[in-house]
Amino acid sequence: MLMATLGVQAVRPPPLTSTSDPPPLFDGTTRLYISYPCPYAQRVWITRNYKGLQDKIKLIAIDLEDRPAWYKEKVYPENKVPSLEHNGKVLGESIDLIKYVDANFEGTPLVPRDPAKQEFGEELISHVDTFNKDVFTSLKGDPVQGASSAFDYLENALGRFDDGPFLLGQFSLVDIAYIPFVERFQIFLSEVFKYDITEGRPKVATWVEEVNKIDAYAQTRLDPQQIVERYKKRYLNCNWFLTDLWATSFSFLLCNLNSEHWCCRLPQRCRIDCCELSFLCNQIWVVFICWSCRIYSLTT
Ligand SMILES: N[C@@H](CCC(=O)N[C@@H](CS)C(=O)NCC(=O)O)C(=O)O
Repeated sequence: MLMATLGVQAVRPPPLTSTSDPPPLFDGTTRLYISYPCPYAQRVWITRNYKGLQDKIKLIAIDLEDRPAWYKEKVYPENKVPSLEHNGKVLGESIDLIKYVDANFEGTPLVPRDPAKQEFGEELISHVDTFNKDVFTSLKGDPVQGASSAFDYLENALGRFDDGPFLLGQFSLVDIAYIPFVERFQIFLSEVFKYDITEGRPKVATWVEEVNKIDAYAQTRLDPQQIVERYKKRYLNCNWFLTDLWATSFSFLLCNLNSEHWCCRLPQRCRIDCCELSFLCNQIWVVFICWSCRIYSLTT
């Protein structure tokens, strides 16, 4: 069961869709274009909140599934989020943007003064895409095996400075670069694969706990159920199940012959929780149900 840990949220403006008018562009207002489920956009959103720039940087949410045409045409030709409209220009790329917002706006600095911390911070930031890629790739295979080294990397990194629970001791842009992804991985891996990324990693456990106490971040968190649904659709693709019914039946027979549970023959991604097979109507109908994906298939 997913716990509702979102806390009190600031009112979120409704996402703009293909039928929404554009805001009065380049009128001197600084605007941050995001999509609520986007982890890249979340980085800049957290930075803006943490520095207390809610009145200086206006949040504009876009519905990426029903994107307004003017966004690509008039705002950001890359047609991605996040982007920042500031001083008559539109800038993109989340890592560049968090650095830009930190350097060009008031509020608590998010880069430490200590050169050793700055250097390690750059090293961690340059690793974040690899970290994400490793975990995302593992979701298509065996995440417990595949993602472990990525989270071990984080545990080791958290041991570098001992003057606080964050990656550079104090909360910084580096935590902001990682947390939106770790949030999603933690929820999905725990809910679907029963894999707790904090088990045996006490520093990661404390880090996640401490980041969650930061309101600027808590305000941006996604509904855990939404994360699970989105990632299930993307990573637990059961299309094979519908098209490959005969192969599945064959595995079922093989498993029976070998006295194994039938689902042990299924690909890892569809073995989670429990796959159930039932015979109905005197074995005329066979129902295959993959509980993890809530997809079922009926055959005679
Ligand atoms: N490298 C970019 C990635 C941004 C990105 O991929 N955003 C996604 C949403 S999470 C997007 O806008 N996708 C729309 C598309 O690709 O059409 C960054 O760090 O800002």
